Amino acid sequence: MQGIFVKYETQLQAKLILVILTISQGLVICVNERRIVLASGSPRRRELLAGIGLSFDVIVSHVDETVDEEMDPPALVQELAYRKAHDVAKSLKYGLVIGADTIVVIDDEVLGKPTDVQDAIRMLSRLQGRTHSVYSGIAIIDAKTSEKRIAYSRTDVKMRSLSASEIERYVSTGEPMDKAGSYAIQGIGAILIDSIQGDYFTVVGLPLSLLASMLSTFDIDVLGT
Ligand SMILES: Cc1cn([C@H]2C[C@H](O)[C@@H](COP(=O)(O)OP(=O)(O)OP(=O)(O)O)O2)c(=O)[nH]c1=O
Repeated sequence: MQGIFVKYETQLQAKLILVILTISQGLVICVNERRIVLASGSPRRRELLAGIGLSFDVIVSHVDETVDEEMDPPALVQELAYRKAHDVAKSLKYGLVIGADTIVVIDDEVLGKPTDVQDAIRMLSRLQGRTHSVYSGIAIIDAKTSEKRIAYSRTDVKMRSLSASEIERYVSTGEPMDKAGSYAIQGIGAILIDSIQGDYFTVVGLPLSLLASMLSTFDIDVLGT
């Protein structure tokens, strides 16, 4: 009689362990599905995303950034943000993948990152004393369902007048070399800027308020629940 009871108790324990295992497996899948992946090699984007308290992994995308020259700035930044997110999403089973792209535009000329020191000097000589626009595109792709959201933000930036010597000295800091338009508003480049109209984070490379509203459509609330 006691033997039968022990056997029954062992069976119950086994069932309980099975239920716990199934639930925890489900939780692991849920966590994976909510995993956020930043498809970017930009240290600025990493800092900005970490700054709003999100946990995420970084997987750098490697995409061809050649685009049709006829493309307008909003289409261009959205296309490149999508390519970056898609390049990473296609290698994952789960997770929300974020891609972003930033360009500077003046007189319909698109300024990306400078190719060398001379190019940086050329860009800053164009921008100084005038107002230009910075466009940042964001793409979020759910790697499991392929569901996607793509959007962009624009900020107008007025740069103060700069002498040739100031431009050369700024370029010689090295800061412009990996930045669209050859300056960093968040760095030494801050002293070149008179004023901005629009979202500051769009200029740095990741419009956070836009990103949060896009994430909310995937049921991710940055403020927590
Ligand atoms: C205008 C401006 C741009 N930038 C940066 C943001 C971006 O990192 C960069 C534009 O280049 P992007 O091609 O948008 O991004 P990236 O090559 O740095 O990174 P990835 O493609 O892997 O995501 O310029 C600043 O940091 N400050 C500024 O004021």
